[in-house]
Amino acid sequence: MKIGVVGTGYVGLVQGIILAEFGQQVICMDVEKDKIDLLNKGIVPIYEPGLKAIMDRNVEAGRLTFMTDMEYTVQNCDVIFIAVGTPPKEDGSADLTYVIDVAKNIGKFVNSYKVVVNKSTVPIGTGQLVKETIQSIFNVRNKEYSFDIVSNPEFLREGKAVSDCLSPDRVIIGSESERAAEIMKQVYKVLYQNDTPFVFTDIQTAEMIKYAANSFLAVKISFINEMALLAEKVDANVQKIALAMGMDERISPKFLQAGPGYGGSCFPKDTNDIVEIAKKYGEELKVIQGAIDANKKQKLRMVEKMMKSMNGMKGKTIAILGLSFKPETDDCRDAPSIDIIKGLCDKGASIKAYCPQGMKEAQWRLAEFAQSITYCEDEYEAIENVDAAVFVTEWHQFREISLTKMKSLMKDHYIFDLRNLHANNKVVRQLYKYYPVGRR
Ligand SMILES: NC(=O)c1ccc[n+]([C@@H]2O[C@H](COP(=O)([O-])OP(=O)(O)OC[C@H]3O[C@@H](n4cnc5c(N)ncnc54)[C@H](O)[C@@H]3O)[C@@H](O)[C@H]2O)c1
Ligand SMILES: O=c1ccn([C@@H]2O[C@H](COP(=O)(O)OP(=O)(O)O[C@H]3O[C@H](CO)[C@@H](O)[C@H](O)[C@H]3O)[C@@H](O)[C@H]2O)c(=O)[nH]1
Repeated sequence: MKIGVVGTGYVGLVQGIILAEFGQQVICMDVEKDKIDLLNKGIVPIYEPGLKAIMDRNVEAGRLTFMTDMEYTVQNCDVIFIAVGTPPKEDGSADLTYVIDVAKNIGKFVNSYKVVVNKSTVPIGTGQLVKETIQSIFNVRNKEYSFDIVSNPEFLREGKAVSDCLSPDRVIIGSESERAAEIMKQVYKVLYQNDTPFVFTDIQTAEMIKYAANSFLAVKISFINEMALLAEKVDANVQKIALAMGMDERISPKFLQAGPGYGGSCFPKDTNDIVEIAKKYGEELKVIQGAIDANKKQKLRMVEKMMKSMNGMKGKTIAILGLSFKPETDDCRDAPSIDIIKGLCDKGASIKAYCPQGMKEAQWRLAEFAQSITYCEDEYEAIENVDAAVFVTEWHQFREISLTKMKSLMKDHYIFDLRNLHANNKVVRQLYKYYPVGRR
């Protein structure tokens, strides 16, 4: 069996490499020639720990190839994964342009039975839309081929993508045909034969599972962030609250870390999208809408807190440590750092920024504020002569930072620790005007 993965972005690339690691013959295809050229030179265009070694050994073993040729990919593969982007439109709903483009190309080039697997996160009903799109091209071609649609949403986390794909919590297979479900068991035979739980269902349920899971996690984070806001007012400790709540197995301790609000390419996009989907059916998703609103407020609160504690921002220089939306990734899509920096610049601050991986992307996302931002070589250069240091992303090296060296380098001594990295360290309170999240 040969597998084609169309769209070699984050998900497509990791998925293609891991399927090859599972012993499958895989073609990773993308319209971006530069990306494919890099991959063919052995360069991984995303930062994802552990991925390169697996890629290299599978390319060497002849199981993994990269190309821009859609016709070849469709005609030579039995299973075609769609893993293109579904970015948000202005109104928050998902833009399906890329998915539909791929469906049209599949319809154009198909020459035998295919299983078309949707891996992108798509609105409920998109499987049907992809099916109709392929069918409409057959009508134009005046040809008929049999094919099946499968929804197989992806749950990997950036920074942990390799382990998430090698041992997922579950694999969701939404299909309307036994034949396609059997082929998917073959695609994932390594996982199917070990203890990984598989959920077989219809296409629309599979599509909705993805939104439900992401929205639930976003709600959980917004919930604990609201507890953090209240804890600050009543002098309680949100970390102890989360610890105690998490001891109840029904709640679990995961996704209960208070912080500057959730970001990334998925939670903001998918929560907005499911709210828009529900509106189309005349339903209002109040809990998810509440989480979205609370998340916006959380990011603003971080800036307000700094403004209040430091008596305004005019003429102040602030070090921002961590630009990517979380550690172990270079991804800055919807990162809290971006909103926080924009908020601080608007209030008159100058910024010195450093991130182990996110600098390049942050620079173009913050291009309009370029005059107010200096990008630094490391965390110590970033804090030199600043009034305040803000820990925005919990990179390991920021946990290990020397607080005494920091003190000697900074001009004034405010620390805003948006991830509570140093909150249990007594020294930090002796040396600094220290502001953690949701606790003293
Ligand atoms: N990034 C994540 O952590 C993650 C996790 C789970 C699910 N998802 C979902 O997976 C999907 C893909 O996300 P991503 O982050 O990998 O996107 P991405 O933007 O990183 O990559 C998408 C890729 O698709 C390519 N592409 C676009 N149109 C194409 C076409 N017609 N033919 C071939 N290639 C084409 C682009 O060139 C790009 O390389 C989205 O729906 C996303 O919501 C993402
Ligand atoms: O306790 C927590 C956990 C996470 N976050 C924030 O939540 C965001 C998302 O984090 P995470 O879920 O680790 O990253 P993603 O890579 O965006 O992964 C999410 O989105 C993916 C895309 O849909 C899904 O596949 C994953 O299952 C889902 O976890 C980040 O800004 C984190 O800082 C918190 O603030 N507190």
